[in-house]
Parts: sequence; structure tokens; C-alpha cells
Amino acid sequence: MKKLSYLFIVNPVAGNYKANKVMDVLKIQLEGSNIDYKVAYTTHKGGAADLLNKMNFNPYDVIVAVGGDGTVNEVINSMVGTDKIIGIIPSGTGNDLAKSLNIPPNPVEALDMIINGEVVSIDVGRADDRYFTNVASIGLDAEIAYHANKMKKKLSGTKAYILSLIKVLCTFKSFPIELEHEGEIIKKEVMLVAVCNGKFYGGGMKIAPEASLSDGKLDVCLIEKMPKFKLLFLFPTVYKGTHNRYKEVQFYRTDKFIIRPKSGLLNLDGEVFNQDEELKFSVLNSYIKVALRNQKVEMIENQIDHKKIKAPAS
Ligand SMILES: Nc1ncnc2c1ncn2[C@@H]1O[C@H](COP(=O)(O)OP(=O)(O)OP(=O)(O)O)[C@@H](O)[C@H]1O
Repeated sequence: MKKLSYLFIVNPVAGNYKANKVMDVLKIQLEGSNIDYKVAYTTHKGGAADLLNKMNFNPYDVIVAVGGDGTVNEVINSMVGTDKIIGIIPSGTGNDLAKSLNIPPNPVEALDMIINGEVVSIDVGRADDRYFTNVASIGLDAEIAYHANKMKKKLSGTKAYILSLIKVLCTFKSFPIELEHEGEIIKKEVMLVAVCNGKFYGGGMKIAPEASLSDGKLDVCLIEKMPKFKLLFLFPTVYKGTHNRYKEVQFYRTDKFIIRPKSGLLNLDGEVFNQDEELKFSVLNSYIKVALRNQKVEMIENQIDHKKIKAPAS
């Protein structure tokens, strides 16, 4: 069997500088092994993408993201279309994709999974020309992510999310969207739309409990206009994944659709961008290779009851 070589892309500031310490621990493990590896540190926002754009990563078989969801997203955007295997060492504040993939939070265990696990192909979501592996969203939660990302410089991830939630809730208003699916257009007044490949986002909220990373579909969770006090009751149920008990919450499963919101923000795997007035979403089935323990992914997949989900938007 070919001996693989590993490139670690480390975002030292991820998880309030946790990733830096995590890499120090991993280096001790790696030095005691006969593994070929190189470590590269990012130096600025968007640094993982810049590093991979500039350097020759061809000699490496496995590109390991050491950081949070933002770092993983940058690595994946740079690796789409290559044959590289992606490894994830969860070291951010949220690590939602790692949760969806059942990657152990312990970095030494996660490293063991990358080195000794199997390679599994997973789906990648596409929002216009950017890729996401976990969740893309517009509306309330994109606003919360925007403010939380700013607050994370001074506060822990959870505190930043809670404070920005309070801040955004005070001023947030529902907004109109048009959803186009297979030529049919539906109009809604919504609080948020989350387009999910993975199940978790926002630091552990189970926004799409039945989403699968390998079914070639996106689970769209749409929360229609509702009073703010009701939203406060709904919010904890999202952590348990039981929010579909509210009539304002709807799920659709599809592989391609267009959404037309007015101006606002787009959250892609926790990174926030200004959005266009028209966003084309699609999914690329089994498009990237991730080092995992295959058995565990099959276990997650087997727990999914696909019957509970509605057919695509109608
Ligand atoms: N050296 C650096 N200095 C400052 N920012 C950086 C650096 N390297 C990367 N970044 C940026 O840090 C941001 C946060 O990274 P990441 O999402 O990995 O960590 P996190 O926010 O702690 O974790 P999570 O998204 O899982 O909550 C990203 O926008 C990334 O581009």
C-alpha cells in the first residue's frame, strides 16, 4: 500500500487559539511516528485558501484542516475537483461539520481516524460559485453568525452566539423570498432559510436532523414569519432537533433550487458574505473524499428516517 503524506493547514486563532495548542500536541504524536508530513500556519482571515492557492500541495495525499468550520470550508473550496483526501481535526469554537461527520473532538483520536480510518466520499453543496459541506443559510441566523464572528475575538464561542442572538432578535424582521423549484415558484415571508448538507450548525443546533451527507440531496429548513416570543420557545427545540413540531417550520428535500431574497447576508459553513438577490443552490453527490471511520458514517445514515421529510418544495 502506498505510504500517504499529510499537509496540515492550521488556523492558529481558531477556537480562541485552541488550534495552535492542538497542533503542538499533534506534532508530538507525529514526530514519534514514521509519517511524512508538513505543517503550514495561516496568517490572516482567508489564510487557508490563500496558502493552498500559493503553495504546491500536489506532493501531499491528505490535506488536514486544523481549525473550525471556517477553516474546513476554505480547505474544501480549494480541494474541490482535486483527488486529495481531506482530514479534519476539530479545533474551532463550533466544529459543526465534525459533529455531523461523527469526528471525535479529541485531537489525538481525530488524528488516528485520519491515519488509520477509511476514506468516504461525501456530498458538497454549492451556492452560486462557492461550496459548502455543512449548512448555508440566509436570514436570522446569518445575522447572528455575522455578529458572533465579530464578538468571538473577545468572547468564547457560546457567549458570542448568545449575545449576538439577543442583539439580533431585538431588531430582526421577517423578509420575503421567492423559491423556484422545477419551474414552480413559491413565495413566503420567512425568518430564515437553512440549506443543509450536514445536520448541525451554530455550535450544535440540530437544524436538519434527517440530513444526510451522502444522499445527493439538500434538506432545506424554512422558518416562516412568527412572533419573536414564539421564536424564543422554538430556539431550544432546534438543539434537540424537534423544531418541526411548530407549524411555521417546514422541511423540503431537493438537489437543486433557486432562492430570491432581497439584500442581506449569506452564511456558508459559519463564514458570512454579502448575498446576491438570486442564489442558485445545488449539490454535488459524493464529490469530496474525507478520512473517516466508515462504519460510523453508516451508523449515522442508518438512523435516518427519510419518510418523515416532505417531497421537494411544492
Ligand atoms: N491567522 C489568522 N488570523 C486571523 N484570522 C484567521 C487566521 N487564519 C484564519 N483566520 C480566519 O479565522 C476565521 C475563523 O476560523 P474558524 O471558523 O476555523 O474558527 P472558529 O470560528 O473558532 O470555529 P467555528 O467556525 O467552528 O466556530 C476564518 O474566517 C478564517 O479565515
